[in-house]
Amino acid sequence: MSAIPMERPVLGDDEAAALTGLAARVRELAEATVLTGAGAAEAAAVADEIAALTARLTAERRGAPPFVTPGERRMDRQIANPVSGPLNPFAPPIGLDVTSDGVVRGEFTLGAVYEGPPSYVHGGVSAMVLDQALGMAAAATGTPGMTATLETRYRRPTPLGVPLKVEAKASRVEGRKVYASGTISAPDGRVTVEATAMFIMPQRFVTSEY
Ligand SMILES: CCCCCCCCCC(=O)SCCNC(=O)CCNC(=O)[C@H](O)C(C)(C)COP(=O)(O)OP(=O)(O)OC[C@H]1O[C@@H](n2cnc3c(N)ncnc32)[C@H](O)[C@@H]1OP(=O)(O)O
Repeated sequence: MSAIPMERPVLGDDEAAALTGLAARVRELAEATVLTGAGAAEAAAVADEIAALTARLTAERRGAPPFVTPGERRMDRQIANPVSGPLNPFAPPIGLDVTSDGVVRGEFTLGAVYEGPPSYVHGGVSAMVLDQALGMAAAATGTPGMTATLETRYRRPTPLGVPLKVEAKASRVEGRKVYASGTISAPDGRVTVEATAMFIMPQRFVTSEY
């Protein structure tokens, strides 16, 4: 039972494009916020202006993030996904492609808002990226599921501000369970994080839409 309903409004192209543009500006705002050298008075003044903008957006508030009509892949309808969703200011967002043989690949650069140890990516953020990539690889088998287990091995620090690669692939399907593995690698090609995961299509979704 969740406080966010399952039913979703479906955006048209124009609205999706406008909200994607809005999210991009908010993403810039988040980075500007963590990096600003504004003094206390300026920060307080900007906070008031942002509060006014938030009130403006909240005037027409939905009960849940919207979807778009998916293209070839049903998984692409969630445009507010926190990893890949262009509508979500929290998402980098990372474009993830699935090849015909089920390999998921994406290239991305993470900025200061994702910092864990100074100058490096937060380990939870790396896990989130891998969860999404491995989950998409699992879904590409035709058996989409929820993450039941996710094991990450942090081999070396993942640098901020440089192009990173994520790659994932499912290794086997056993009934409702799908096993997948993947990596994040740095520009020099060295793997910084490895992950393995098992996804389970919930019993309750076997007979309904995921
Ligand atoms: C389509 C687009 C895809 C996009 C990618 C999305 C990536 C992101 C995915 C996520 O982040 S999902 C959010 C994080 N995960 C969760 O919140 C999952 C919470 N857990 C559940 O909802 C359920 O526990 C779960 C769906 C995982 C399993 O529930 P079921 O009721 O279907 O399992 P059931 O109890 O029938 O057990 C089936 C089998 O799985 C095993 N099992 C269940 N949960 C397990 C677990 N957590 N770890 C290991 N094994 C598990 C269980 O022992 C049993 O094994 P056997 O077949 O050998 O008897």
